[in-house]
Amino acid sequence: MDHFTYKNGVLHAEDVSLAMIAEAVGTPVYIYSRATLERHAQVFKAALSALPRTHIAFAIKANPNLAVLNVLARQGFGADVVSGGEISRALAAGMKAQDIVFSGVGKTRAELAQALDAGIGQFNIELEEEGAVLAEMAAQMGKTASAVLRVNPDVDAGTHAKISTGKSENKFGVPISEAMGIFARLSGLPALNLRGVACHIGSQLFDLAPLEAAYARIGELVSELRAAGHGIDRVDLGGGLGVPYERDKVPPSPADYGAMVERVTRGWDVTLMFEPGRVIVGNAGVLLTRVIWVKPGVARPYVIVDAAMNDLARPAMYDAFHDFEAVRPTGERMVANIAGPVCETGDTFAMGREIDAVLSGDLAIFRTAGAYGATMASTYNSRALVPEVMVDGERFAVVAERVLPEALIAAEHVPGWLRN
Ligand SMILES: Cc1ncc(COP(=O)(O)O)c(C=O)c1O
Ligand SMILES: N[C@@H](CCCC[NH3+])C(=O)O
Repeated sequence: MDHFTYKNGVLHAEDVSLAMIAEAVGTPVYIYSRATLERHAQVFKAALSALPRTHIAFAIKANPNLAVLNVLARQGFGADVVSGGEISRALAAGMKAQDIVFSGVGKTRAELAQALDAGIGQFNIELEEEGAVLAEMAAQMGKTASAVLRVNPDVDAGTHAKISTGKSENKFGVPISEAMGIFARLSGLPALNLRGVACHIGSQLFDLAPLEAAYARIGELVSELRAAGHGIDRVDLGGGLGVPYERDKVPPSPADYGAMVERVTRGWDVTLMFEPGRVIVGNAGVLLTRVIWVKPGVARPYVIVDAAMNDLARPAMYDAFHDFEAVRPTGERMVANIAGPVCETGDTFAMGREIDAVLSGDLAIFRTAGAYGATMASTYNSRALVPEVMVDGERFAVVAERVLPEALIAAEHVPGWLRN
């Protein structure tokens, strides 16, 4: 359930008309509902309530907006981060360093130092050398790094190849077959508190079976590690739950997921860490756009909107589906292609789709755009960086400004030697 519904024939975010936001802020613009964010956070927490010890680290790559992070921090969420920039954001949003998990296959020494300095709660080590370097840096800084080893369980998550992370050929984690040896070598190092393992097999998952298979392998590994004398008190189960981009394709619910986790991890006696991203923010956001033209096409018209692949990259990158709805639907329908103004054939949101009939000047939304939307935006074609708005009941605020081409131009320099 979300809070983007029609009232008196006009699409609203909570109690605010999207037409009003378009008037005040312009288009394209991302719009988030605070109530939906809170509801999703609560549903996820409730789904894990039967588990003895848990910590939720929101994968902030899905939506790093400070206002969004602030709402989730109030729900007790920490952050799963993958860069120094994300560490800075999580801290700026009021998340505690102890509640931050640092994942990523290419953490630089500067980022490791930043994380150690901040005192972040968990490093997810992705290769042996990283663990050794982390231990050495921690010792030099007089700190102890709390860490888990990310293993690659070689499970096919059954999702889009570009967002699958748990197959042996993917770049993430250490092969599960090598985990015992790496653990033994790293756990002897001073300044490194290697206390558990992690896995994350992919995103937008629609089937719990691959997750269950991966978790079962992790469970066996935990037993083997303990039998070898290692103290294990944490297991990080990653994120990945899918969301319904298409109304009739419904993923497993957080409750189904929680029940599976409870069954598989029974008796593990560890703190379970979770890194959900999309499932928390996906349906809490829409991208509001205005139709520029309805351009006649060969088989059907092109609805050309003022949002483009630089604002919402998912359709161009993964052939992703985002529902398109008019803000003031007339009840008429049309079959059309939907495309943006960018000079790429791939700047197409849909081909031959039945949609609400729209005319030039009409407002419409792309749904389920709260995850991997604004954060993946660029300024390609010298377009403005898309702004973000948060709605809370009857009020709304711009939570990320539109960055205009003029500001981007001002940040560039033509060297003196090119001027004469
Ligand atoms: C390590 C890690 N954790 C968590 C996530 C969040 O995934 P999702 O948004 O699918 O829940 C990702 C992205 O897939 C990730 O790479
Ligand atoms: N950007 C991807 C998800 C990436 C997941 C990163 N671990 C998407 O929009 O679906």
